[in-house]
Amino acid sequence: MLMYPIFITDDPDAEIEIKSLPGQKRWGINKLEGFLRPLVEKGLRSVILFGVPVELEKDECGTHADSDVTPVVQALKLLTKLFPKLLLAADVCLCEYTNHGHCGSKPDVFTPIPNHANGAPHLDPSASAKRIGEVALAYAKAGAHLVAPSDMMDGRIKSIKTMLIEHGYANRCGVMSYSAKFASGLYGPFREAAGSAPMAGDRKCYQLPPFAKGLARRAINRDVLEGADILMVKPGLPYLDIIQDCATLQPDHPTAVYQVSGEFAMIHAGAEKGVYDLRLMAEETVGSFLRAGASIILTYFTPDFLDWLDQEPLPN
Ligand SMILES: NCc1[nH]cc(CCC(=O)O)c1CC(=O)O
Ligand SMILES: [Zn+2]
Ligand SMILES: [Zn+2]
Repeated sequence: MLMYPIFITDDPDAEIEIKSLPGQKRWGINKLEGFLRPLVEKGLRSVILFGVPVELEKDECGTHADSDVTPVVQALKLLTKLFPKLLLAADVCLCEYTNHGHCGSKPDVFTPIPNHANGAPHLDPSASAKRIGEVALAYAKAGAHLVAPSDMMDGRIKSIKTMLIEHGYANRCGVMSYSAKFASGLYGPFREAAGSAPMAGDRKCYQLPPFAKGLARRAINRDVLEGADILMVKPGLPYLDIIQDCATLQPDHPTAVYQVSGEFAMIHAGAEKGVYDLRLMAEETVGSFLRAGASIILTYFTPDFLDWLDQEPLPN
């Protein structure tokens, strides 16, 4: 049930530490086998890939999200061959590939919109959903078993599912939707790792407001109607009620939870300060997701769990 998020960059020989995410790195394609083989031998079953283009040019519509030279497409092709039993998920978003750093197309970030918070961008929902659908199809063609749209544009699940069906990938690639993704303060280390912070404005226009329980429940149900196969709640710890809601609203769909970069960094920081033991707190938080009803957990602690699960339980 553990899925490991990994960052893949466009320098093939890169192995670059991410300061804000202890132990995590940006990997080049040539380093992936050496990095993943020992983990697969220890029992790693699934990964989710994030692309980090550094050299590739960013543009308005995120051309390199699905170009042949983009690191995620190359990594999917390679990992399919290297590890035929590893489940490959691919995050689908535009923010890593666009020059404006937003998750959709055509943001009008510089025009203030009446009645919007300062700097809220206005994105074109249908252009965005279409573009996201193209990117998802490219990842399915490259070998993704699951595509995971994290952009939060309206209509994207339907667009992706339609693309997959029309091109014959309906029963080869599933859709794991970031259904209840909140505009959280916990994404900072990820945005550093992926180089995906918005150039102007913020993501409040398309991610859910942290207090919006009803909107989250509606988004979960809407994604099911649009064809999602797995539903995700993100972040984890501050949203345990939403995990429980998701699991009870849609008992026939697996509920996934993303223990995000800020949660991981926070647990590490507290452990370094001597507030608690790292392993105990990792186990307690992941245990709370299971208790709330999740059955799939995306966590940067996955490699640690591969060791911890073989060790004696800790006293506490
Ligand atoms: N759409 C991009 C994306 N996909 C996953 C995360 C966050 C993951 C993490 O913090 O670990 C983000 C960042 C964001 O929305 O700003
Ligand atoms: Zn994004
Ligand atoms: Zn808006």
